[in-house]
Amino acid sequence: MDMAARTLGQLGLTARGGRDPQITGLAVDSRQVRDGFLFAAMPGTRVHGGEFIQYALRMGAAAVLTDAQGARIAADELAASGAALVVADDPRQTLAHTAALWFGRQPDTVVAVTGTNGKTSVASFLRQIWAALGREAVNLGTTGVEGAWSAPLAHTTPEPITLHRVLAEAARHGITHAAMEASSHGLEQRRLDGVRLAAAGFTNFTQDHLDYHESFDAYFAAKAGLFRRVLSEDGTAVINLDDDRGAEMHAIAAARGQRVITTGRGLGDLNLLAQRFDGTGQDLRFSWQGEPRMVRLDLIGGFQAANVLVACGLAIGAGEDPESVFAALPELTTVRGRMQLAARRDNGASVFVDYAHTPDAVRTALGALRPHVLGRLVAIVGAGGDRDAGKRPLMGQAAAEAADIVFVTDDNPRSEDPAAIRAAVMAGARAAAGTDSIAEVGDRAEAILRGVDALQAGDALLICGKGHETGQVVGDDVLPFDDAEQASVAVAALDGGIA
Ligand SMILES: CC(=O)N[C@H]1[C@@H](OP(=O)(O)OP(=O)(O)OC[C@H]2O[C@@H](n3ccc(=O)[nH]c3=O)[C@H](O)[C@@H]2O)O[C@H](CO)[C@@H](O)[C@@H]1O[C@H](C)C(=O)N[C@@H](C)C(=O)N[C@H](CCC(=O)O)C(=O)O
Ligand SMILES: Nc1ncnc2c1ncn2[C@@H]1O[C@H](COP(=O)(O)OP(=O)(O)OP(=O)(O)O)[C@@H](O)[C@H]1O
Ligand SMILES: N[C@H](CCC[C@H](N)C(=O)O)C(=O)O
Ligand SMILES: [Mg+2]
Repeated sequence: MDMAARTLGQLGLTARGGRDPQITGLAVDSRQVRDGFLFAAMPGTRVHGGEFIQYALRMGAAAVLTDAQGARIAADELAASGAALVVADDPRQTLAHTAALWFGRQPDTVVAVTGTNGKTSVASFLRQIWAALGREAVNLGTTGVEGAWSAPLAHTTPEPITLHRVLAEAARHGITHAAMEASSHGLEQRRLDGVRLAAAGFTNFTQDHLDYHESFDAYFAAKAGLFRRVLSEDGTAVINLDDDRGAEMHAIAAARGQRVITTGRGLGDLNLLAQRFDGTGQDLRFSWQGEPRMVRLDLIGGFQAANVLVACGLAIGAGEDPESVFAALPELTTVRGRMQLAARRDNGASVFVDYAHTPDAVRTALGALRPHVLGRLVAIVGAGGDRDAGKRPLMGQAAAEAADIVFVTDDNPRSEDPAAIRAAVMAGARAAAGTDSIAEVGDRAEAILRGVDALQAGDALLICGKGHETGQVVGDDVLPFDDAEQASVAVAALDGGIA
């Protein structure tokens, strides 16, 4: 999108020495800098962006935004150039606000959701509710931008330049409502600090990403930033009180003076009173501010009810009429790769694909499938490379405790040795009480075939970990791979659909 050039001052920035050049674009990566750009040199996890200021200047940067360290690193080059220098204590936050001003437009109503698990699900459900109410709506996150307008995204919460470009384009396409995911990386790096939020939600807090965040407390603090910093005082916070840290998040939102809508089992404004499961979904009994009601959800998994209630809270918090919101719920469809029925064997046994890639998600997803299934539960589980290694044995343990038969296989090995990742998952699975049927099958397609082959009448298979993903990342290569497709291929091969 071509944007008109503006001065630093018009973007709310003040340079040292009072220089105020015309800015023609923004870049966070020196390789993307063009003549007249503002280069944002960020303190990185591997290297300080200040190291690249000299390259950005050679590419024609008219201004540099960085912190004191960045300014020190490139002091000589900056002094020798005619470029303006903006030094900020928190340059990522400054960049977020600058990107918001640069791109200008955002959909009128933007809502964000954080939590270890459930963000994509809540964002999709909220978009579906809005769509049913006639709004021009999108959800934005792990699965890209979806809904009334779509676009691919590389990250769950894109860095601010991409994020605001996308929000502005969505608004230009007539989108009035956007539900976005706030990842902990995104919150920690202030990626969404420039977004005007009407409401924000919290689903749950369990282990993930301890490779990036220093501790559980640092991980929680990153998520809490959504309420402590990003959502303004006049926004609505929707908090799931079922989670152990829900009360703490509630206190943080309440201390800011935000309106709080709570959800929970047996407690909260949106109070889940009872659930009854069957082969295709569930009936819910819940109350809104004390008044009970019944609703049908064609969604598999008890936890989806918790996600749906958070989505309802967000819709209500962002201004919708509660009765209209509840009337939309029977129309909700499953999110791609989340408890998605991928195939069914001739004997009736079903195969589900799910994105469970944390210990809690594996346990929750398998536990959630149990009441829908009369026979045995088979699980296929693996863990990604170059991610939190501590979660691997815990994922194996969760699978072994919650399923009757477990196949340990590869997820996305990335740069790591797949056998070593599998060994860590296997160790957790073997140490667990529960199933005594655990097999290691490295090749994911073969593991799926073996899992499908194990299914007898009344059984179900849950393929964990890759959900909607359509590739397997091995080293630097992305090999085409789709769990749902492999499930169909396996069923066809075993039940005679394929010669
Ligand atoms: C760990 C992480 O989040 N890293 C993000 C971070 O990069 P970094 O701090 O590691 O960058 P670095 O390599 O140390 O380089 C420092 C700076 O120099 C710049 N640079 C680097 C090289 C160069 O030639 N020129 C240049 O200007 C970089 O753009 C960066 O600003 O800042 C960069 C710019 O803002 C991001 O692109 C980058 O995201 C990377 C690509 C990433 O993969 N992030 C993942 C882990 C992520 O964010 N995931 C979350 C959550 C997923 C989930 O919920 O499961 C997501 O929201 O997607
Ligand atoms: N409320 C929940 N509680 C526990 N587990 C959940 C919940 N919602 C979803 N899950 C599990 O987590 C998986 C991922 O769900 P979803 O994609 O909605 O989460 P996410 O927070 O967006 O994940 P990511 O961090 O990858 O963006 C699901 O496939 C399911 O196994
Ligand atoms: N957004 C998550 C997705 C993990 C999906 C799983 N398939 C894996 O590769 O670990 C992450 O990057 O940690
Ligand atoms: Mg997601």
